[in-house]
Amino acid sequence: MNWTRGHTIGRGSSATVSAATSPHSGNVFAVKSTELSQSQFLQREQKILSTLISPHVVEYIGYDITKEKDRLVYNLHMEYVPGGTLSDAIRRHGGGGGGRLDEAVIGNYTHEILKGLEYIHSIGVAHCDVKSQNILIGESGAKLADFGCAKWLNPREDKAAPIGGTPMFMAPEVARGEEQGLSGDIWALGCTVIEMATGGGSPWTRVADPVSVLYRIGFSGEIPEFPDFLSSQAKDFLGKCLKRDPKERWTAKQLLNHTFLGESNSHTKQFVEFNSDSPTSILDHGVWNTVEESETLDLDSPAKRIGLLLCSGVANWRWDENWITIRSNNNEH
Ligand SMILES: Nc1ncnc2c1ncn2[C@@H]1O[C@H](COP(=O)(O)OP(=O)(O)OP(=O)(O)O)[C@@H](O)[C@H]1O
Repeated sequence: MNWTRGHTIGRGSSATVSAATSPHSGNVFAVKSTELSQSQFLQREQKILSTLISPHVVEYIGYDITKEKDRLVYNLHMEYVPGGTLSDAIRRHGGGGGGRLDEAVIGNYTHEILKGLEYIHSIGVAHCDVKSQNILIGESGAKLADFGCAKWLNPREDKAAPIGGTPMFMAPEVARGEEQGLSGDIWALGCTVIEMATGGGSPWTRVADPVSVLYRIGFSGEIPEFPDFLSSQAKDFLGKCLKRDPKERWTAKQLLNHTFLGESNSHTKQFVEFNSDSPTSILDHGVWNTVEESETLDLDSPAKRIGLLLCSGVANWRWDENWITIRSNNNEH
């Protein structure tokens, strides 16, 4: 399929996302690209995303390899989701620690994210990097995106699945490098609810660096603080997500029946207003905040110790805006 690359609409630690259009159909879509020689994570994402079909997951279109400025580029084609990320929505609402979303709005977004999680969990896929930056807001609601750390739970299908994700959102068993399964996504969902309820604040405060975050999550016995203003139902919901023992955490299916979401469902759906761009106007102008270029973090000795804890020889630590995303390089297959 012929297509034309438009401007950059997002940049993560591993890839650049551009708007794209097909000259024949005029369809607009999003293309996530990286140099072919460094595309093992994007190819992994393609393998998983291509198996998922749900209104609560960003839609897969296809992939190809192009030659651009003498470089071979691997491209993952997806539907273009016009409302930006949930993280953008929180910031626009007065985030950065100052604002917070109303509880009904939090309930609605949480409900949609959970529907996406219930679907992927029902077919044995763990997302492994749930956070507001990886939730896109479409016209029909929130969608799970960025399956770059995702894995199949059936080891026969995903022999070398590495431990990965964003330390600030990791569950205790993940931070200790023991296991990373479906319940890790539920812990991360709890952290995402805290993001929404604190105007983009982090689930763990008073931590200076990613290494101490991992130690605190893994070994302190603490759970993140619940924002005071939340109702008792919302706090109960958080309590079910943020159980330190993964076996005690509720599943996505159980959480969908929690009274917190029952409350939010009984009201008209409320979301944060966003400046969505129509698919045809997206190619004309830049409306997206570009995340700053990531930088590699040198491994100092505590980080190396955490690398050992993670049991996967952490080879790829990158800053992801305030937080880092970890992907180990041992997943080539
Ligand atoms: N389908 C899409 N439609 C619209 N915007 C998108 C789409 N996919 C991604 N984006 C934008 O591009 C940004 C980067 O995408 P993504 O998170 O998938 O990249 P990444 O390199 O895997 O990031 P990370 O550093 O979190 O691993 C997103 O935050 C979002 O702003």
